[in-house]
Amino acid sequence: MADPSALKFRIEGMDCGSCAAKIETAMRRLPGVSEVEVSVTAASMAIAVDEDRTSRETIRSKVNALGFRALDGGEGHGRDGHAHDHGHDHGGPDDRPWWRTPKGVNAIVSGALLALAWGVSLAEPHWAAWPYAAAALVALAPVVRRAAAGALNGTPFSIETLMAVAALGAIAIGEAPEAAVVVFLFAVGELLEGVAASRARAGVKALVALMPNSARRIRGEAIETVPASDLVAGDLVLVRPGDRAPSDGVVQDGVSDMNEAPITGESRPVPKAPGATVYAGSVNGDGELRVAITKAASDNTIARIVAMVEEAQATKAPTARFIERFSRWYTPAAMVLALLVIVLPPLLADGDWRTWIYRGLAVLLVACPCALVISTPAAIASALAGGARRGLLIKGGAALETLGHVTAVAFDKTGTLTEGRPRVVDVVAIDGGEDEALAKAAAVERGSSHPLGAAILDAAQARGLAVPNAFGGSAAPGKGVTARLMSGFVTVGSPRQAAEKGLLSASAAERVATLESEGKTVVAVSEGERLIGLVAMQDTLRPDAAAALARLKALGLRAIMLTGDNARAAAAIAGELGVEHRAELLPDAKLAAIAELGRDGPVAMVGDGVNDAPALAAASVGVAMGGGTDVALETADAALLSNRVSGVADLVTLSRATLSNIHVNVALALGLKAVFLAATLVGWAPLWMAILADTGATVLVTANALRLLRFDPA
Ligand SMILES: Nc1ncnc2c1ncn2[C@@H]1O[C@H](COP(=O)(O)OP(=O)(O)OP(=O)(O)O)[C@@H](O)[C@H]1O
Ligand SMILES: [Zn+2]
Repeated sequence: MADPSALKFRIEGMDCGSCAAKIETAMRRLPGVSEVEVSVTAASMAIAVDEDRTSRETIRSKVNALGFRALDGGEGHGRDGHAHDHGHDHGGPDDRPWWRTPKGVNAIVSGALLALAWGVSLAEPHWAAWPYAAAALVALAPVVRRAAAGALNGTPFSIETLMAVAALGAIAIGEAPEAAVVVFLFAVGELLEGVAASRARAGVKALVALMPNSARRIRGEAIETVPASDLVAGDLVLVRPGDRAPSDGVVQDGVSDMNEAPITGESRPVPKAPGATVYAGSVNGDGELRVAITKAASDNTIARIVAMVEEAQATKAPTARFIERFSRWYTPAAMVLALLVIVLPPLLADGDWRTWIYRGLAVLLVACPCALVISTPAAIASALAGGARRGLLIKGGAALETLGHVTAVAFDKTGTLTEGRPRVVDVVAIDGGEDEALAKAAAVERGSSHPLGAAILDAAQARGLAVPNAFGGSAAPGKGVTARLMSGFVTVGSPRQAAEKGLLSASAAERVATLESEGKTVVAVSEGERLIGLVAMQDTLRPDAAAALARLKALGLRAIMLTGDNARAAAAIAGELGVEHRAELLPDAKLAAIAELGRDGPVAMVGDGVNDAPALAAASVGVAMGGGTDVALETADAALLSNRVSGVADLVTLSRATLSNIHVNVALALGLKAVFLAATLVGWAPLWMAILADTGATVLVTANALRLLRFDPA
């Protein structure tokens, strides 16, 4: 037996969650299918299937039989497949004008038939019932076909079944005009639902629309205009003032400012000089730039962001799963209720059969779960897309829900609350010269990826020191690094480590204390058993850190800084920021601190995603900060593409707004149903109003969810 492979399809024509459930049920009944996930909001299906037992063709035709359209969405989860899709999306079948979609045609045909029947009934009042019945039956045909297909594939209780039974029942009891109106309104409602759902989907794609179609490629002396999709890594392009960068690249020549809002959501221009990274879609300011392309169009940061958001939209949030399970018994229960409404009053209370059949049919119409089922995914899809537009990347509904519930936010210090680029500010010679201490420290740090190491190397270079060779370097996380030099073993590490080894004299310890209380990070440089010097470094706080922490507190959250740095420097920095803190934490202690915070409720951990991946993973939700670096995007549950601490508050605000949007949606859906159910039972709501209760609620709920696309967290 061949390995089951994951296939991806694009599914057109879904407008509510019960549609997704119907497809999933049908797919699970096919031989060789082990897993299916259908997402209405992403209009996609991922299916793990043994292709020897069920072919792609069979899958496609099954989906089509249910009244949808399955298009090949490329294999697996490859990024190339995704990005490739986008390039060709414009003018694709989903972008047809509404009157040319199957749902549009349905609505127009049933409207025209209804008008025709009305005309006939005016001319020939005695005949009125027949044209209406004919109109209703013709317009009902596609609905019945879908109901039958659903029933044959494991979903006997679908919205189409409810509709078909109600309309046929109405014709049978002589309410043909009402039946025709109901079928027409159903068609209109489905059309509107489809329009609303595709607007939610278009939210992220708008980002890709910002990509320029053409580029000015430099070939020797000549400059030629080529399609942006033809660019390959290594090409050189000219980006003139006002142009959008056609692809990711590195500035070779020229100085300018670029607006990176499409990628980071940050509209303040970012200065660019040779060596700077340029993102596809960002807008050039006043200078002319020559940019060496580093990525093909399909690999651009923005294409990857869009692919991630779409993947996130395709995964279901816990609430959505719960509601889907709920709706599986909701529809049959509604049918039982309708049956009771029809039979009980006439049998027990001498009610009139015709009246109660009519009311029972109305109950059927009220009972469609569409609005309820779409309430959560529509809100989450809009929020994910709206967030991406502001540089807030959230990797799924589950992370979004957790962010809305967090009670505490823990911050890593270096690279998160600070810029992460410490500079050497003091070198103190203890035994030997300043330059000797710095050069030896630099030798040990050469292989290190720690920001402190980079600072020491920079300082040694700035002083023009000859850095000796080092061998067999090894790092103790949270403590320091050691390597062997020609002169002996040299260790660069925290003064605490040096003190524990008894290398710190009283006067040296005093020096350390003074430097640290100025907010500096001090490392001790020792050779063998001898302390040779101290190096003090200072990092700059991110300009918006203090304001962002204040915003989090105003949101009622506990904010706390976790750092491996020394207690005095940490206290000085925390004091400046006005934030609670824990210092001198070894990596394990950071995890323990997060676990402890987690006892009071979900906790978010914000880090730069580079050396704090375990801490990000240990938190209920990990937030990476770090403009578009791969590591940050891959490791965390959410990422801030702009390097602004206030992005964390934006994330929380957006998530909370999403949760309350969902609550409003659920209340709206259930509330409208309850009101109309009551009105139906006492005979106040005619059939056509009952159908409006469902489609109207679906449209309202979707429209409400779409507001999150334009959400402004500030
Ligand atoms: N490569 C290194 N060179 C010198 N000292 C180091 C090195 N790595 C760790 N240390 C010492 O260990 C301490 C803690 O390091 P750790 O990496 O845990 O914290 P950090 O990343 O600098 O700060 P934060 O926890 O706020 O991000 C540092 O302050 C320093 O004294
Ligand atoms: Zn529906």
